Amino acid sequence: MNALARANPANGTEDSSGLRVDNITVTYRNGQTALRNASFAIPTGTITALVGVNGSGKSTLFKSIMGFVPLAAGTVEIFGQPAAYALKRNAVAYVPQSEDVDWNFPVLVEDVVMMGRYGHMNFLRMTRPVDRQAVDEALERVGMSDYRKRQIGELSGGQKKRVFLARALAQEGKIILLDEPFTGVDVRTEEAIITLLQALRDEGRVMLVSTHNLGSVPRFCDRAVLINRTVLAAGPTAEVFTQANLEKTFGGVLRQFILGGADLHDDADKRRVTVLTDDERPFVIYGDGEDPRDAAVPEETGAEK
Ligand SMILES: Nc1ncnc2c1ncn2[C@@H]1O[C@H](COP(=O)(O)OP(=O)(O)OP(=O)(O)O)[C@@H](O)[C@H]1O
Repeated sequence: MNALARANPANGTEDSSGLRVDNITVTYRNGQTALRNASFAIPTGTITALVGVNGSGKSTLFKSIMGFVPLAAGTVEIFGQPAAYALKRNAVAYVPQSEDVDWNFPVLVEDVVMMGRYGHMNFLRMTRPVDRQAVDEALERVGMSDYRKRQIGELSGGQKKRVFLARALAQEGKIILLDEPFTGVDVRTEEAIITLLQALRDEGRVMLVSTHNLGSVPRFCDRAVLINRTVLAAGPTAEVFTQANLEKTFGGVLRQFILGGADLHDDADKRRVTVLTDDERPFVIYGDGEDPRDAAVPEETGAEK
């Protein structure tokens, strides 16, 4: 049983629910309902992709979990308790989108990471050895120790992401919400972030990662939540991250390329390759040659839908 799993006294079974969003509706003050009746649950020790078009409510969902926006209906539970309980204990950490941060603010890397400790300090914010140690360990873990005295604004996009990830680690977040962590980072940094997320998963934490990087989702996410103003599908990646669900989620925004026949092979191989992409790394589906569509490679071959 992983460290954060809980015994459920009601039925005597292990209750591994890390995050439970139940039927939430969020209406902004201008009357815009950004989320309606959204529900899903994520067990501990998992990485979950949050996937949807721009404006589908991903950031609103994060804000709902963080308690930044009032819920018109529904509840959010963390480790079987109302979210407020976990929030008060700093168990939820948020890694923001780069655009949401003012990079001109003059602050050192180590100070950004120390912000993760604020919730653990008293109101005078006196740093204790335990806080400094948490900052050192977090910087080490993301490979940014050498940059600790640099201004945050001087770092590359990928380095900035790692610093904010370090802040979440210093906070000792058990639920880590990551808003577009791969936007603007190179492949090596993406790999480093994924490796770190996998290690955090193995410690029993819950990661919810919004991403447009469809191709990476099946590679490192155990689960996926597909949203468009509500939850369209949620569950294990293999069951949920299907062509049909992605088409439903992205509608006309998703570009689809189907390659087969002479465009793909110079032999009689009937199999086709379908590539789905919104704007970043595409999701590639290999046909098995059994689908009748694999045999005929019609006019749509190589076409963009
Ligand atoms: N503070 C706000 N006041 C009013 N409406 C808002 C507010 N924030 C977001 N919205 C609206 O709510 C809807 C969902 O926005 P949200 O930012 O949650 O989407 P998103 O999926 O995170 O988008 P993106 O992928 O572009 O970041 C949008 O129509 C947006 O215009």
